Amino acid sequence: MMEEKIKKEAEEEAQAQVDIWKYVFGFTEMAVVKCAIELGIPDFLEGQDGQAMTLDGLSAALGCSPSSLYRIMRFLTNRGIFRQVNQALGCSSQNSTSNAIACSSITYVQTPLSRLLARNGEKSMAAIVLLESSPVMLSPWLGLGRRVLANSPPPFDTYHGQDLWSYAQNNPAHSKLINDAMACDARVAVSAMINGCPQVFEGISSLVDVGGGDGTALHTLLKACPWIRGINFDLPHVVSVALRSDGVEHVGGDMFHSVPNADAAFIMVSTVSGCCMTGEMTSVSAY
Ligand SMILES: C[S@@+](CC[C@H](N)C(=O)[O-])C[C@H]1O[C@@H](n2cnc3c(N)ncnc32)[C@H](O)[C@@H]1O
Repeated sequence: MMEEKIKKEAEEEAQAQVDIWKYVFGFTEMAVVKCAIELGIPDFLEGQDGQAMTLDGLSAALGCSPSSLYRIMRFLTNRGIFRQVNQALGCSSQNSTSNAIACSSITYVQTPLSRLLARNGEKSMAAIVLLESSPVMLSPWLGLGRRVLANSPPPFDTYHGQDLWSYAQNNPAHSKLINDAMACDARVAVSAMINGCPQVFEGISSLVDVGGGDGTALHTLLKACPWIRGINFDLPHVVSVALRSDGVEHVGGDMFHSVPNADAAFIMVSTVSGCCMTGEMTSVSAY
């Protein structure tokens, strides 16, 4: 009995020594996925109509070295992001003939996971990855311990000296990152709502989307329910650059003061983790 206990403890200890590396290098998962999106790998493979692409061809198209790209692809394929369709010996940085042969025989195709990283995909999550992996969003997480100890304002506010929405108002490039990310979320969520419970939109002639971002949610909804008049309500700096589409009126304002009248209102709280970090969840539910 005692022996078994000692053996189990030793196994757990050995496993812990393996698992700890996940936390030491946890950031690499996000960094490599961000790198793949920025290089445009998912978009390039998506454009191949299902044909496998050689490592050589991909590196030439992206303008990077096969050996660096091979290492990125090895990391990603290991996680089910892209699939290597043949076995290869590898691709080192040495410029030998055998290495050239190996590089040209390695080929890749998309997977369901890598398709979500194509920027223009219907269910793309690329913009959300780019938002959450931006230094603006990531840096506040590094001060989480101080926030817990001091029970201070949300880390984002403490780090940047203002809340996320004020920061976005003052930084149009970051505001665009947010709007694009929210649009990804809206496309997927609204399509699921329309397919899963279309009856909730019957009999509604006007609907206000509170915090509707760039209007993607209403734009998607009105394609399926053209009888609805949509009001996209958001902060003035957001609606000023929102998508223009038939049947959707954009109104700028502060939801904590008033919201335009309509038959129905919906408020979608994004699951994007950064929102929790900003305390936005709390303020939205308080409303
Ligand atoms: C988490 S995003 C949600 C976007 C979209 N509804 C979705 O779920 O994909 C929150 C939205 O609320 C907006 N917002 C934040 N504070 C607001 C306020 N006081 N009044 C109106 N809109 C606000 C932001 O600009 C942002 O577009």
